[in-house]
Amino acid sequence: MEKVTRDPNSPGLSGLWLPLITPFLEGALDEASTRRLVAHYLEEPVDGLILAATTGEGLTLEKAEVERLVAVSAETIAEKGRDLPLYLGLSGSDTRKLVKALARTADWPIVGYLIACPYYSRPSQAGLFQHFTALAEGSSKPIMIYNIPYRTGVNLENETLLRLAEHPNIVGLKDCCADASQSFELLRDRPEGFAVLTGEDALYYSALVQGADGGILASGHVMTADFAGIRTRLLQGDQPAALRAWQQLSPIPRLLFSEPSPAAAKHWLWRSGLIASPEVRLPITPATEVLARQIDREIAQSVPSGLIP
Ligand SMILES: O=C(O)C1=N[C@H](C(=O)O)C[C@H](O)C1
Repeated sequence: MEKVTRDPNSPGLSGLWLPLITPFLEGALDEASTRRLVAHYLEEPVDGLILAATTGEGLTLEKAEVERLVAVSAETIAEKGRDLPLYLGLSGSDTRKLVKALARTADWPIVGYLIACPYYSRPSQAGLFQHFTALAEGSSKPIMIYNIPYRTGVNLENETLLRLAEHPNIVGLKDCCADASQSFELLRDRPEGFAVLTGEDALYYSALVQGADGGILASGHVMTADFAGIRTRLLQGDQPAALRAWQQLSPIPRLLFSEPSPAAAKHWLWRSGLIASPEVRLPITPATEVLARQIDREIAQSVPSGLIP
């Protein structure tokens, strides 16, 4: 496989990335809502989209649905004459099957992959190293590793990750390790050009302050400009303003993750007229009546996005 050479001068993966929800209507992929959603985020300060990841309910999608989702999203971006990178979320616990998935999707209009650690089988660090090395060797596109031990049951330790980061096809990490020291030490020790984006919505501000390159945040579906604005203020050196803005924004992740995601985000987007239905696929269940009313109140009271001072 042809390998990507990491360009030391390239800015790499950074900013606010959205793990796009997958709209459904009466059980099927809702292509019209997908187009509307992608067109909407093209007008927002979003640096990239990740399709079929956790928030995109990737584990419940048929192969053909994932292909359509990618095609429809890429078409919408092209039709608007824009250039927004698309990553595809992949996960699985069988290295060989994932290598086949990489081959099957090699000519899809995506820039790279977000690949979670293998779940359930709880491999050793040596197994994780060999797994991601095989995927990096089997891909012509860059891979961002997704470390989320509380979902997968296995932690990719920094020592292993730093060895993997030497591979030119492994370009970054979506960090959800839930260990503050591990995240801090990774940000301190990572090689130049290796991106670290947090996937912990509630830790977005702290991760940025410690040097993370951005976030992959389900919460960024709503009040998008405000999430992006936190990073902009920090880059401008105005940390007190970033903190003030974060103090106002931080209840949003708490609300959106108060029940299994992406039910709350879908309810919000449905009530905002961006998608035709808040449907989720089992085993995820829709927002409860109580949460739905809370979100409706939040939408009614919220300051329009981008206006948090
Ligand atoms: O879609 C994702 O990928 C995300 N994953 C995190 C999770 O798995 O909980 C949360 C993040 O907001 C998006």
